[in-house]
Amino acid sequence: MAEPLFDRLALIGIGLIGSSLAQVARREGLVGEIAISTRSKKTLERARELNLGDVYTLDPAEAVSDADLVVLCIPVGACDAMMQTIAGSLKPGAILTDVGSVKMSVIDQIAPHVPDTVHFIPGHPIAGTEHSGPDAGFPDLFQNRWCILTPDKSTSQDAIDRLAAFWRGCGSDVELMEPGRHDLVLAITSHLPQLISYNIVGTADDLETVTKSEVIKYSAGGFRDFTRLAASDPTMWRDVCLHNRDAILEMLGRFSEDLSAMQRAIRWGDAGVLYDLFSRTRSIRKSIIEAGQETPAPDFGRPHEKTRD
Ligand SMILES: NC(=O)c1ccc[n+]([C@@H]2O[C@H](COP(=O)([O-])OP(=O)(O)OC[C@H]3O[C@@H](n4cnc5c(N)ncnc54)[C@H](O)[C@@H]3O)[C@@H](O)[C@H]2O)c1
Ligand SMILES: O=C(O)C(=O)C[C@]1(C(=O)O)C=C[C@@H](O)C=C1
Repeated sequence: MAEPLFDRLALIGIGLIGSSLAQVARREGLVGEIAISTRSKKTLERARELNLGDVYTLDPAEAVSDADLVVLCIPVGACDAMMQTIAGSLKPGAILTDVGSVKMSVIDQIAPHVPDTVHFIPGHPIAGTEHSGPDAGFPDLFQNRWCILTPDKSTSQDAIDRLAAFWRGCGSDVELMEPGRHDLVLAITSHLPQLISYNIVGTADDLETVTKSEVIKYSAGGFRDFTRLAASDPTMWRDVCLHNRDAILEMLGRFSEDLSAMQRAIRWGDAGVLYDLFSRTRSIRKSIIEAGQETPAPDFGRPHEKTRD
């Protein structure tokens, strides 16, 4: 096995993402030693039972004190408070990164605390599931997924290269992006779908004319897919909404307008509008599959699918 990229990795927070990182980093020999810190004793004990690390502590400052790579794997709203606790203990020369689903707010919370001797490189693996906690992690989570890094112009190229090598070692493709752009792009590709899911499942739950047991009994593929996303961690998504407010509101505004247009087309029986939209969106799905971002359904692309009209 090749030399580890970092002698000591500190994982602050050990839920789905922290646990997955611990497992892949160890399996691939990316780091020498893993220090884990959690807020609660129960989670720390579970991480120990799962043998996710080498050193376990309830004190995040202790976990980072000798680490060459520090990864914050906590909700995006918790970064400022965490930095107040760990900033003074970061090792000179260390790389500090995060995995948060939002970048501008995380940078605003973290950057003011970062000592000059530490390289801060914000990050976001575009990989996840609806599950949370240390038991939810698995080492292949990041395989063939993008990891977006959003360093600023003054960041050391060597530090960026080292962090990118770490993520490639985890199986990801790495892309650099400006943080504001990241937040706008993810608002439509990730945050809006999540909010639509919460909303549709909430609406179904509130229906008075259809019983809950009917919703559960007859929930076919479409609704079922929404319930998967809607089962995601409430704290994580509450924080995403509060910390990517402007971009999410912008996308929700556009979405509401387009939904009204669809409502109008249905009301007035405008078959052309409906057919054109559904054809356009079908070709987007096809492009995603062709780009290798999604596993095709078993019958996708069969002749009858292509020729049906
Ligand atoms: N779940 C996903 O699909 C996914 C994907 C990519 C990135 N992310 C991002 O990764 C981060 C972690 O998400 P996760 O899915 O691993 O969550 P998780 O709920 O599985 O784990 C979160 C961890 O943070 C700790 N924590 C919670 N609140 C805290 C606080 N106030 N202070 C300190 N520690 C706290 C928890 O104890 C736990 O160890 C989030 O910022 C999220 O936006 C999540
Ligand atoms: O559970 C899922 O499939 C997800 O939605 C994961 C997903 C995504 O939107 O792709 C959700 C939020 C994260 O920031 C990254 C990944």
